Amino acid sequence: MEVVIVQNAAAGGELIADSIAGLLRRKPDALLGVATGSTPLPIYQALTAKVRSGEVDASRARIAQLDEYVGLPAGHPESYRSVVLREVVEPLGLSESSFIGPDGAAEDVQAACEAYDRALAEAGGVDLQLLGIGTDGHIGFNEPCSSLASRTRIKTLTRQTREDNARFFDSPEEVPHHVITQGIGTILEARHLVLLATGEGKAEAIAQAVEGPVAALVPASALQLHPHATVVVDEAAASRLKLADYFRATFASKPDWQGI
Ligand SMILES: N[C@@H]1[C@@H](O)[C@H](O)[C@@H](COP(=O)(O)O)O[C@@H]1O
Repeated sequence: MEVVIVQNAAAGGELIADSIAGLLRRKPDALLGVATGSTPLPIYQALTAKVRSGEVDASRARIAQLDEYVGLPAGHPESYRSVVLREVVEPLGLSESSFIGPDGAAEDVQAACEAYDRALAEAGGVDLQLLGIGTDGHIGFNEPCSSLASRTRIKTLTRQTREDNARFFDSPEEVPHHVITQGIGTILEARHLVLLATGEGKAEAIAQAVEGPVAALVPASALQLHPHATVVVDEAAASRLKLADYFRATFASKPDWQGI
C-alpha cells in the first residue's frame, strides 16, 4: 500500500486527477469506479478542469458506481445515480450510456446485486476504483464486520453512517436504512484502488485502515491485501499515522513521472 500525504484536499484531488488522466491516455475507454460523498469532489473538479482545458480526452471513459441507496424514488437528487450524473458524468461531458450502477429501485434487490457484479465483470473490471472512507472505516457502504470476501449485496446502514449522511437530506428520517454496495471482494478486483481522506474526522479510521490489522471491523483495512492500493490523505487525516515521516520520504523519493 502506498500512502501519500498532501497539503490539502485540492492537492489530493489534483494528484489523483493526474493519475486518472494518465490512465485515460493509456486506456481511453478505461472503466473508472467513482465514489460519492464530499471527499472525492476535488478529484472530479480537477479532472473536469483537465478535460475542459483539453489536457485529457475523457470522451470514451466509462463510469461505474460504487454503491446506491435502496428505496429512494427514481431520480431522487440524493440517489447516488443522480449524484454521480451531477458530479461526474455531466461535468465530463459523458452520456448516461457511459455509466453503470446497481438498481436501487429494483423489485428483486438480490437479483439486482448479482446483475451488477456480472455487469462489472462483463465490462472488463474496474481499472481504477476511487474510494472515500467512513468515520467508522467503511468503504462504499460496506459497514464494519462486512466480509472481506463479500460481493455486491444489500446492506443495512449503521446509525453512525445514517447520521454522517443525513446532511445530504432534508431530514434525518429521509436517509434510507438499506443500500446496495459493491462488496469488498468486488472492490478488491479493481486493478488500482485509490482512497482519498481529508480532515481530522477521518484520522482514526485512516490509522486503523493503514497501520492496524486487516480486520472486518475496519473494512478499509482490506486495502492492505491489494497489490496496487494508494491512500492519499491530507495532514489532518494523516495526523494519527505513526509512519507519516516514512510515507513522506518514500513518496518524495519517487521520480515525478511515476505518479501514484
Ligand atoms: N457510501 C459513501 C462512501 O463511499 C463515502 O466514502 C462515505 C464518506 O463520505 P464523505 O467523503 O462525505 O465523508 O460516505 C458514504 O458512506
